[in-house]
Amino acid sequence: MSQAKERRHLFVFTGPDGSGRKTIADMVGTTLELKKVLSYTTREARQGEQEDQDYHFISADAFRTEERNGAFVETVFIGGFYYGVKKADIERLWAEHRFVYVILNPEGAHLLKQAFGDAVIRLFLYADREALRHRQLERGDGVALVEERLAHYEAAMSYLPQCEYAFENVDLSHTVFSITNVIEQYLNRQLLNLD
Ligand SMILES: Nc1nc2c(ncn2[C@@H]2O[C@H](COP(=O)(O)OP(=O)(O)O)[C@@H](O)[C@H]2O)c(=O)[nH]1
Ligand SMILES: Nc1ncnc2c1ncn2[C@@H]1O[C@H](COP(=O)(O)OP(=O)(O)O)[C@@H](O)[C@H]1O
Repeated sequence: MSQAKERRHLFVFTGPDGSGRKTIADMVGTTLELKKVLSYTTREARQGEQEDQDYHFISADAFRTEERNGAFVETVFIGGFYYGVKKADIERLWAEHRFVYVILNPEGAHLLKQAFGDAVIRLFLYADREALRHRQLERGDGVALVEERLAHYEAAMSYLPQCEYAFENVDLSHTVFSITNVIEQYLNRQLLNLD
């Protein structure tokens, strides 16, 4: 049995806030039938968000207990809330699906790369600052929240060179097409290696 036959990948969609990570990850994920690793967060669900579909929404106490127990492979504290990904969730999905994806900020992407090495493929999405401002306001986010996120724009952009792939997300369907093609190459490689 070749080693490649057992190869697993975790595709991490990252980039600055509002760059289209969630929209694109879920479109590509649906097209290619990839399984999504859900984060845990202590923030409230926003309108339209659903438990176990967008995030696992948990209390700060529950989060801290799980963190003490070593359940999270990475955690961040952003805007007064905790976010984290559980190692067991990744491994559970990997037991049945070789290809899974997750949506994270660059800090989280970096920590997952450290934890899982070559299995992690980072797809960095970006657009210029004004486009991100416009899209987040259109999405219905408040001006203060959008400006607070944009304050981290340069820091997030500085992570681009470390990622395996980067895509300027100008035209949504074009970006989805490009990323689908990249991931399909991994899927096809996998199929070829089965022979
Ligand atoms: N490192 C890390 N970042 C996360 C996690 N879950 C979400 N994020 C990122 O945390 C940031 C804040 O998320 P939030 O403001 O709630 O916006 P959202 O993008 O609409 O979910 C976004 O950049 C998310 O992509 C996680 O588990 N770990
Ligand atoms: N290429 C694009 N052109 C215009 N709007 C876009 C494009 N890509 C994404 N959007 C929109 O921008 C907003 C931010 O995208 P989202 O996926 O929520 O970003 P993120 O998860 O990175 O914060 C959403 O309302 C989304 O529909």
